[in-house]
Amino acid sequence: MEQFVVSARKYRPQTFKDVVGQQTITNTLINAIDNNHLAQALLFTGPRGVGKTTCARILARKINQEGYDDPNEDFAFNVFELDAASNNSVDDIRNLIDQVRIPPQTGKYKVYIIDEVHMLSAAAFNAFLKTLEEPPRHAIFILATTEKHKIIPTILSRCQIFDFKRITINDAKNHLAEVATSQGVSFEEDALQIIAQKADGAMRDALSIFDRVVSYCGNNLTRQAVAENLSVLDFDYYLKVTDLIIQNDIPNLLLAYNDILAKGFDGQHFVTGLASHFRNLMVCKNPATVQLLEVSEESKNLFYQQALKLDQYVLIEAIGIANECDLKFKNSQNQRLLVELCLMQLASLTQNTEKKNPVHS
Ligand SMILES: Nc1ncnc2c1ncn2[C@@H]1O[C@H](COP(=O)(O)OP(=O)(O)OP(=O)(O)O)[C@@H](O)[C@H]1O
Repeated sequence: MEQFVVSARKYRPQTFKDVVGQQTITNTLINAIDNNHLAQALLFTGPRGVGKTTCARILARKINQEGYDDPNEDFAFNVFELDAASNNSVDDIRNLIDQVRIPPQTGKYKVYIIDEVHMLSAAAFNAFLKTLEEPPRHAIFILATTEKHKIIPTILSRCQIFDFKRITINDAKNHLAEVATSQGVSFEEDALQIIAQKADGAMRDALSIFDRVVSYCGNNLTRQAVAENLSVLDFDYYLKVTDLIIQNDIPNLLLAYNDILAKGFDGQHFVTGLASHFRNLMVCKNPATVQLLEVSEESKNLFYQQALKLDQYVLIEAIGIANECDLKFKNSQNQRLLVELCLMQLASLTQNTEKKNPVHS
């Protein structure tokens, strides 16, 4: 039986071109290599799963390949990875420093990738300072961390710093689409949208969620199945609840909320999502802000249509009411009532403006 390799490993980018969403960084690195301006100590910082280790490995391979004919020679043996989370003592760093002195046997550089570098002990950091300041010519250090603020200034000032960005929902979605296609998995665009949203800026998470969902849903990812599997309140719920708000249909609103709770969703999760839904309707109101609407092309029209039914001042108040309910939720003794009240207030809000403003009636 063929062994299953998780997508995050199987699809680790092999060249800078394949790295998604970090163009500023990859371009800077490519230029630095081409112009021989690469610093010897680099610090890659940013959230988890956005390509720091991946870029460090690509860089390590690329600088060693320069001047070699065989592009497949990967010089993996010139790349040393140290996980500072589990090797954080002075002795670990001293061992490393001893190794650093010895030049590589083939290729030009030995590249040391120190992951989670913020975990090094204070003594280990200090032992490392001197080497970092005057490394041998054949050594390049790439320090990677999710927590730049924990790195002492003396280390920071010796490194060229690269701030990796969170992956946007769109970039994550497009990458997932490529991965899905290459695995023969068919999908609705909205299904990938939900996965990308859930991953919250981390590509590794997007790929692991994708694997999980495929093993649950099989090779056809529908929006509904993915939302159900990930316990995400689908935007359909919000469109429906908002329609009931517009119709001032309080009984059905209370029933809809009951249904949401009965399905096991959390009340606060619902309210937070409702506030975001109103915000999404708000950005539909102006062509300049439509680009801020992060939903799939397939569904945009549903949002536009609903936005037409709500005045922008009503939307501002609606966002305020939902947001206030969200803020009060944790401290409330009766959370269900709090959300129900919020829904009733929202319903009366559209009712009141209709009275005040007969254009809508
Ligand atoms: N920018 C990206 N483009 C394409 N794939 C990515 C990107 N970032 C992460 N990945 C995917 O996620 C996996 C893990 O990425 P990587 O190890 O580079 O993350 P990291 O930023 O070093 O995270 P951590 O801080 O948790 O170590 C990669 O193997 C790859 O499949």
